[in-house]
Amino acid sequence: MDIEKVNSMGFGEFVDVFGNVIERCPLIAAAVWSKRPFSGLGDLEKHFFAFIDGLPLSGQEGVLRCHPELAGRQPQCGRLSAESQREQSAAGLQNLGAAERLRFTELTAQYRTRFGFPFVLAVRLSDPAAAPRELARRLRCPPAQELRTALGEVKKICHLRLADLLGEQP
Ligand SMILES: NC(=O)NC1=NC(=O)NC1=O
Repeated sequence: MDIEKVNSMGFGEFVDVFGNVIERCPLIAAAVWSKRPFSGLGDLEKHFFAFIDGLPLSGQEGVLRCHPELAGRQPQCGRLSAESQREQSAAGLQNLGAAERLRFTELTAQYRTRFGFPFVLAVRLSDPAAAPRELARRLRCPPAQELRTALGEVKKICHLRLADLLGEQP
């Protein structure tokens, strides 16, 4: 899909196509539509990122809370979005050994208790084996710093999903 096609989209089509580039946050696509025309992928994602950056703390935490737990129970219950399902299965997190999965589940529970939102990692950009180490490292970060890190991962996921939709190299 080229940027001219994106710029020609009506509101409904735009939200249908881009509504999940930020996991379960179609409102962001609904707001970004008003910023058209876009000059390209970079310009389009700039508006998604600016919306997130402009949110109050409660809104930024809300964006993070819309993300499914990594390697959580959802995959078995099929509640993952198609994008998350693809990303998480491609990352191999579903293949964690029993001991690894237990440690990962314990750490994600500690993380959510400490920060009030799920651990978010752009799994397509990270080595699955490194995820537990990254989680353990970030678990020790100050809340304000971790919020910024987690939102950075949301933006990486957004970039990858936009690149997929526009048929561009991520
Ligand atoms: N909690 C998460 O990090 N979720 C995810 N990361 C991805 O890359 N895709 C997801 O669904």
